[in-house]
Amino acid sequence: MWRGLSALVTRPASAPLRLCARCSTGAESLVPGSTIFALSSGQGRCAIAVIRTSGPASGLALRSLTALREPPPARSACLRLLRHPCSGEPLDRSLVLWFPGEGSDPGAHGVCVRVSVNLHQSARVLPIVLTMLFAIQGPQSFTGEDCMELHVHGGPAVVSGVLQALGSVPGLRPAKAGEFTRRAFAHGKLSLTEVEGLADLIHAETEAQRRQALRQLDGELSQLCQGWAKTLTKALAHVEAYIDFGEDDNLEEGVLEQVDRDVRALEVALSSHLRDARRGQRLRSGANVVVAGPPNAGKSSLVNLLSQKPVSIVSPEPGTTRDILETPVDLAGFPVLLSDTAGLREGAGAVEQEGVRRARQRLEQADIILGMLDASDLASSSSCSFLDTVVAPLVAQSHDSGRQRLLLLLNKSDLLSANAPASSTALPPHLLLSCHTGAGMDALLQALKTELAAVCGDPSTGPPLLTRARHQYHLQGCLDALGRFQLTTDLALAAEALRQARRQLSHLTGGGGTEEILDLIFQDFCVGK
Ligand SMILES: Nc1nc2c(ncn2[C@@H]2O[C@H](COP(=O)(O)OP(=O)(O)OP(=O)(O)O)[C@@H](O)[C@H]2O)c(=O)[nH]1
Ligand SMILES: [K+]
Ligand SMILES: [Mg+2]
Repeated sequence: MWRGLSALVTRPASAPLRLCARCSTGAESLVPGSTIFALSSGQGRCAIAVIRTSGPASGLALRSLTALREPPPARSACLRLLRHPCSGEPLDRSLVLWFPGEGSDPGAHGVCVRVSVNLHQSARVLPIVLTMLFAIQGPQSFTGEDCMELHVHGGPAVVSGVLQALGSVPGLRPAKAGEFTRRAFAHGKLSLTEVEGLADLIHAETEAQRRQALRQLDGELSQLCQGWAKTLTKALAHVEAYIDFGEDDNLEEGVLEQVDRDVRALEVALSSHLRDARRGQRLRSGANVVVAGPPNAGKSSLVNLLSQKPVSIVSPEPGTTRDILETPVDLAGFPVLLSDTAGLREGAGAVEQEGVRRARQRLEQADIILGMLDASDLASSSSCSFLDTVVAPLVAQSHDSGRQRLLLLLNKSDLLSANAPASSTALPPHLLLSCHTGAGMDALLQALKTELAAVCGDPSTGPPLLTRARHQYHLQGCLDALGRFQLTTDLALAAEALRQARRQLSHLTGGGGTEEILDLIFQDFCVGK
């Protein structure tokens, strides 16, 4: 038996079903809650296009396009001729998939729902009956609602014809961006961090981003948070029991001491996770790699080589690059925002000096600096000045954990004569390369990979990374609250600190999230997802 409104209203077998929004009247248009539809595969001509719906009128939509009396078997594909519900015009021969809820799926459980409603009672009774029915349906689909999918031929005329036909079914409207996923979240099918993982997976451009997003979609971060929340709930229960029953009742010995140990252990775990700092975020949005050095070292030549496109002008004239030129690249599977900068030197004209100022500013934002010198020109004043003012301070900080990382590159190795190597023991560790011959490029890529793995983290191993500033914010909030947890002072205050800490964790996974945050997150999706 079809669900949606048709399951609720009995009608004589002879009475025709009126399924077109423009021509239907009465009960059919009373379908509660909206049912959304959208093209879920990419736009444009393609072999197969996937169109889907979600909501209580999904069954009605499927029946009106396929003229089926019985639903197809749940969650398995079958071939059907689709027709426009008003004109009866054939639209396409399509694969049809039906995702009903398990509670009333006759194929799976043999449950059949048929309710008779007296027409003048319907306005009052229907909402109640529908609420009861919807409570038992829809859990075995992506959104948690009744869903159906049409896999049609991907020609634009077929797609627009089917979308138009769906729009004519009562209760159906086009979906907004991210609305399918938002419904899945609302029905508890995905936590907020899983939703974020799904958004990241859709946008993932590199290997490492895909791996990280998949782990987050699999719920690793939310499972970790749930484990922490469980520890806090237990601690809170024990503290509250102590407040209620006091010391003289039959409470186990050392309960509060155990709570204290658990909370301190949790603090350590949270701090170590937060120390991961921005690694997960860098992996999500790209590490900042900045190429810097004196004029004519070959910085733009290297940027063009790494990005495999002519991003920057290369010329023998010193001071060619003025503005920052950035280009996103995939380096060894890591997402990178690569910046070319003006050659650093004093005393040039006003425009070039502005370029130098911008270059220095960009250097401060770098995660990794590719410091480049001309190997055949190490004694020049601009080379010496770069070594003194940029390289030396970075080398001095090389033991700090949050430091910027430096790879010192000596370019133009092809200009060195074999018996006069540039490598000098006075220089910090460096790589010799030639943008002209390609010598040393493999070693540079290998070194870059190591540095990128250090600043982005390896998404295949270790605990799940915090991929957004939002994660860090709530985790820090949780840690701050735990810092206020003191058993030696007032137990009521200690309990309140635990409650606040728990609230921060639940915000992280989406419990009690405000609408604005949800809007921001779901904005990342396209229509149809
Ligand atoms: N022989 C040799 N010449 C190179 C090499 N790399 C770059 N050059 C040349 O060096 C000159 C300067 O190269 P650019 O890439 O423009 O140098 P830059 O550091 O970006 O220069 P500015 O933007 O002016 O600071 C060009 O003539 C390049 O062809 C190399 O490995 N060997
Ligand atoms: K140049
Ligand atoms: Mg340049």
